[in-house]
Amino acid sequence: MSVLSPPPALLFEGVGKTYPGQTTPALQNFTLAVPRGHRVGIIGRSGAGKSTLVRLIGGLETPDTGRLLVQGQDLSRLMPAQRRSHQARIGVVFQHFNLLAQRTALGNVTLPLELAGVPRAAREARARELLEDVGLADLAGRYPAQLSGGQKQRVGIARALALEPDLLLADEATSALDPETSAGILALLTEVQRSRDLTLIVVTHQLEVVRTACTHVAVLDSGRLVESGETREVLAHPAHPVTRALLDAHRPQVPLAPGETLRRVTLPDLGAGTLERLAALGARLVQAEPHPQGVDAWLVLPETAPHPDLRPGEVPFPLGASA
Ligand SMILES: Nc1ncnc2c1ncn2[C@@H]1O[C@H](COP(=O)(O)OP(=O)(O)OP(=O)(O)O)[C@@H](O)[C@H]1O
Repeated sequence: MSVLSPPPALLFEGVGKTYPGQTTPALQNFTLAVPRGHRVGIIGRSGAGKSTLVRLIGGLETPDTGRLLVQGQDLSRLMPAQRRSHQARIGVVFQHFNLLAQRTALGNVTLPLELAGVPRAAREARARELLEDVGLADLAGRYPAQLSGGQKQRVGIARALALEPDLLLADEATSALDPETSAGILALLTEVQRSRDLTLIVVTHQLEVVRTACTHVAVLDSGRLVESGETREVLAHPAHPVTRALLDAHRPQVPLAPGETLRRVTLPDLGAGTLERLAALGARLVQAEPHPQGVDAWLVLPETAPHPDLRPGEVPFPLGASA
């Protein structure tokens, strides 16, 4: 790294953590750099150590060994007041929203601003802007009980953005939502990350969440980092058995004829043009779900067919043509 390059948003250096009374570490020699402006998924099965990572990032736990640098700062070495101001640079979106039932959507979003001493008029104006950004301008006066799960999570995202964090940590933020609502929330998180140039960390046990929202992925198992890299690369060529198991868990059970293969792809849509091009390839659509860039689909197709994928900013899947 050059002396002029900014420090990574997060840097775990050989971090180990064992809870009191336990013999097995929750995290072991965990090393990972999260560059600023990336969208990184941290995925693992139950007990892999994800919550422990979240607690470390949030400053609720400190490493037993190694160190964790947030924007280049070792939080465990800061005085409490400095640590708190650093922690305010991290916005957290929770699985169960953690909204205060007795406060309206607006009241929930103003809360961090209130605690930071922002005057009433300024905090209300800011909270209204944030609610508008997450698509809830009309629902500012509703209480959490009057909102759907997706709407509650939008309030949670607005609240997490209130103090203009550099880093947004989404902790199983869509696990309590149905697939369609979940896709909307992931699209919002992606949009927020891009428009505000944040670093987004998505902690999840769901591979689809990583595939949909993250540029990079780190796979955690038994407290260890077992694989990491660009999401597309890791998912296309998973090297570790845990990654392969996570991928296989989503494969639809369909019989394959000799010479056929099952592929997960992102299609622009399921319109007549797309279906015609799939048919021209000899591809059969076996499962489809909404995706921020179109449709997430499982196809059965000849092993020799070109990869019918769509990447943002690239020419949509070159099917049927000479490619
Ligand atoms: N407060 C605690 N005291 C003792 N052991 C703990 C504590 N919290 C977690 N552990 C242990 O640490 C290991 C990692 O747990 P962690 O909660 O970080 O995993 P996880 O990946 O978040 O799992 P899940 O997806 O089930 O929440 C597990 O073996 C767990 O039993």
